[in-house]
Amino acid sequence: MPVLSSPIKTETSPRPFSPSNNPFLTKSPAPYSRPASKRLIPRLEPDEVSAKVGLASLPVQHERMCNRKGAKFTMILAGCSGTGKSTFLNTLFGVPLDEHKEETSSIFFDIRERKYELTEGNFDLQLTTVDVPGFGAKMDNQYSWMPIVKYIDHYFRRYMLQEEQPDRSKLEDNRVHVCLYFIQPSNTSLSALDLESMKEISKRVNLIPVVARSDTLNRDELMEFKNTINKTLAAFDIGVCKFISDQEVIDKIHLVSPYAVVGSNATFENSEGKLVRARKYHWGMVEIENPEHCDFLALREILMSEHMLDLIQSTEAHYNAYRRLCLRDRLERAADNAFRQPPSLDDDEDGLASYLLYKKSLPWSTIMSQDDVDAEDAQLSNEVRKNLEEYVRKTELSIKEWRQSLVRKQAEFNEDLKSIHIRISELRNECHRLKNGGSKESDQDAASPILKNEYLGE
Ligand SMILES: Nc1nc2c(ncn2[C@@H]2O[C@H](COP(=O)(O)OP(=O)(O)OP(=O)(O)O)[C@@H](O)[C@H]2O)c(=O)[nH]1
Repeated sequence: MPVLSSPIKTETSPRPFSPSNNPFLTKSPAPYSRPASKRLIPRLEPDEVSAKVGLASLPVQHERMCNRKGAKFTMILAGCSGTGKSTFLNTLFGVPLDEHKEETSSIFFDIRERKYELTEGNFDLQLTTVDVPGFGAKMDNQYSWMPIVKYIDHYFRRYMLQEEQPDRSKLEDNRVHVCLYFIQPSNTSLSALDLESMKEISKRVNLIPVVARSDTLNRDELMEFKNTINKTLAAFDIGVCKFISDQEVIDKIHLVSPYAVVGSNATFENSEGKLVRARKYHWGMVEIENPEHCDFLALREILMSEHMLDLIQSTEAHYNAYRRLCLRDRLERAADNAFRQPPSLDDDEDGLASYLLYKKSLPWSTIMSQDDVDAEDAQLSNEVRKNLEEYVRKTELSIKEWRQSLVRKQAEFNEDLKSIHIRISELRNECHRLKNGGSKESDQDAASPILKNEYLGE
């Protein structure tokens, strides 16, 4: 795996990528500065503590821990081909990542997964980037977002299964922390593919919409496009980083979102004589790290120097939502199976019977009074009784008809039998008469006992 030393740092970089800049790490827990409220536990002011216990060094401890462990960060770059995803990544880390890429053999044939190890100061970052070659380039793009969603769910499921094992010491966490969705620059609106994809992705992971190659729009067009995107996202209830718990961070992200980015690895001298990364045109230069020109710096701050840990932590909330759904589904299926045998509370080792009873009582207890429940129960049992009576009546009727048809058939068989016997007797008499050459009368007398006996069935 390639180990990349510090990404290019320019003077305009406001905060280099380091955990020491992260508010999560450096913010004091301020145990003594919370607003006064009714407390059950008495608060000890610093002067009342005879000796310092060292609480103030907790952030330092935390920072040390983070430095030791490093971090794992997984980022999906979604969007159509040619929207500048690879260029953006190289610009973000200040190094041509393409030259160091180590493609891992992903179990998903339609996903490109790359892993990098980045080091800055004494902090290690294991970065995984994921993209979908051919996204939006098929004849039918209705389900282009499927590989992304499958990838996210796969790693949630794997994490959940590992968590359920007795030994969790080797727990491997490859959950996705953020998805940058690259929107084609246009001054119209979002495509159906963009909408559908962002809707599905935002349910599972922190979504950050990005206006790709934003230097192809002028300032007014860009503002209008950003407004349209925000309105459309709100209308379709697509949340941007909606699981981050800190409202300040959410507000900060929403203030700029969607992020208009420009990517380039070429450096040029700007009007102040500084060497900066930029895209140069005959009409001028777009500086990547100039907030006047694009939102690259703001996005880098969110992803790297300021809020990476917020993104990582909020993944837990996304994961919990997934886990809740999975476990509920698993219980529902187990409950369905259990319904085949009536649940017994005496033998309720796994709590399933209690769950069934709880589930049975839940809709009523939350929305209906006991009288309503009784009335509902009475109506339900009435319906069941009526259905049962109807079923019994119909069954009895069909049995009766079936019995009558049997009797009718038996009578027909008897009739047939009777005529066959008569015919046999007649033939026998005829045989006797021919054999003896006698008169018809004597033959008849001799045959009559046979006829009589056979006819009577004796
Ligand atoms: N004008 C402009 N062009 C850009 C920008 N970023 C990238 N490009 C150009 O767009 C083209 C495609 O860039 P890539 O980074 O390869 O795009 P991609 O999304 O990774 O493409 P795939 O690898 O096919 O998915 C290249 O010619 C880049 O030089 C940008 O911000 N503005």
